[in-house]
Parts: sequence; C-alpha cells; structure tokens
Amino acid sequence: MESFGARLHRAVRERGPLCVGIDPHPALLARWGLADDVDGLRRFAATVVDALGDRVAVVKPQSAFFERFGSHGVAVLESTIRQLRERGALVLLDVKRGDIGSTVQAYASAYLDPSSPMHVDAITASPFLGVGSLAPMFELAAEHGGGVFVLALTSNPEGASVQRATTADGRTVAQTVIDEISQLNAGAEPLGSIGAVVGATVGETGCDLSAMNGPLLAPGLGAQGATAADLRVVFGSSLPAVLPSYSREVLGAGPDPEALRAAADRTVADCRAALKLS
Ligand SMILES: O=c1ccn([C@@H]2O[C@H](COP(=O)(O)O)[C@@H](O)[C@H]2O)c(=O)[nH]1
Repeated sequence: MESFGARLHRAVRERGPLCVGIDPHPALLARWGLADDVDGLRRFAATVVDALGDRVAVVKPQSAFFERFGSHGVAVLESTIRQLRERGALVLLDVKRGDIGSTVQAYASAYLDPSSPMHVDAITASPFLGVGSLAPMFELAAEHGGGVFVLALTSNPEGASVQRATTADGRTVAQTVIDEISQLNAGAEPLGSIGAVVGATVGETGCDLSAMNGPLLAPGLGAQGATAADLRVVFGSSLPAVLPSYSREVLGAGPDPEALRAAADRTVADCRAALKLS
C-alpha cells in the first residue's frame, strides 16, 4: 500500500504545491449569495468540490464550519469528503484532535480507518497532551496509508507564547514536536507521512527543520497576511517540503467555478515560483 507521504509527493508533482481549505465562514456564505444554513453549506461545499476537486492536490475542509450545523452539517462533511476523494484530491481534514492515548485511538478510528464514514487521507492533530499521546493516530495512519499533520508553530499570534517556550533541555516546545516527528519519518521515501503545521506568518522559526523528512503545512497565507514570498524566510532550505495552504483568499473568488479555478491556478503559479519548483 502506498504511504500518504508518497501519495502527497505524487499529487504535488501532478497538480502543484497547493492546499485549498473549505472554510464556509458566514461572511463567505453571504458573499456567495447563500443562506447561513445547511443548504447554504451544502451548496458552498459542492461548488468547491466541482471547481477544484479534480485540480488541486490537497483540499482541507475545516471541520468546525460543518460541525456548526450539528449532525446535518457533519453529513454534508461526509459527503464532501467522499466527493473530493472521488475526484482525486487528497483530503486533509482540519480537525486538530488530541487527547489521552485511549481516546486518541477513537479519533484515529473515526478519521483514519477506511471503514469509517469520515475516512480521510490525513488529519491535523494537537500535540499538547504530548506527541506520544498521538501514537494511535500515527499507527493507524501507517497501517492504512494515511497522514497526520501535528501543530508545531501555528499561524495565530497567540501560539508563540506556548510553542516558542523553552523546555527543560533548552529546546523550544516547537522543536521538540519537530524532533519527535523527525524520528517517526526517519528513512521514509520519498517523504514521511507525518507532517508539521508551521504558519507562514511566524517569521524565522528558530527551529531546525532539516531532519523532518515530512510535509510542512503552511497556513496563514492570504487572509492572515502572509504572502508566498514569506515562505523563504520561514522555511529556508526546507522549502521543497512546504505545502502552502489558502482558504479565504481562494474561496473569495467564488461562487463562479471558473473564477475559483483561475484563483487556484494563479495561486499554484505563485507557490511554484516561491518554492522554486518548475
Ligand atoms: O496554524 C494554523 C493551523 C490551522 N489553520 C487553519 O487554516 C485555515 C486558514 O484559513 P485562511 O482563510 O486561509 O486564513 C483555517 O481553517 C484555520 O483553522 C490556521 O490558520 N493556522
């Protein structure tokens, strides 16, 4: 079975280095002329699926915007995930889960077990109960070709006070997360399946990313103020592993599918140039 790292590597080569988020904010629903209800949510997600599902390497639904509508919203999320995968996009569910290991096992089953209705290619996870507590996710991901993106240096300004704090051995919290991921990815080719989330807004990371051997998801581009040009400052020699992630910046071009496609194409071109990919 092909690993998530290998599938991601291929998807980026074929479709370009871009992850587009599905974040149906109330303001975006209004801008698209949709009601702030389950029907509006369904139409919004369907438009993104039809416009970008066969074009973009990775699509990242933000679970919160679906959960907002309870079980009906979750049903829309399930069908959105299914449709995106049918169109060949890798689905990264942004759900930022984390808990004690025995509960993480249940989250892992929910998202990374192929028999689950919510099965996706990868999820985001929070390491603040210890990276080791996420082991059930790492294990199920390895078993079924899935991936996990662990928060390391998040794009929001509040994250630094925790993530840049120094631990007893002198490393920052973010560096300890990176180091534990690096161990999990050691020896994987062409790329490990455990990624880190490092915001494009964070400036110099102060972290050594050189041993990561896994994907670096970079949110914070566009609406949060970072530009593709900032990626060089943040990631330096690790640029080839970066997966730039945009939500509102691309979604703002909708609801016209052609305009959404054009926005995604422009963004891929910017990212290719910034990452120096041909
Ligand atoms: O550090 C992080 C981790 C996750 N996110 C998520 O990405 C999108 C960003 O949306 P934009 O519209 O491009 O700002 C959103 O779903 C966040 O929850 C992040 O921003 N930063």
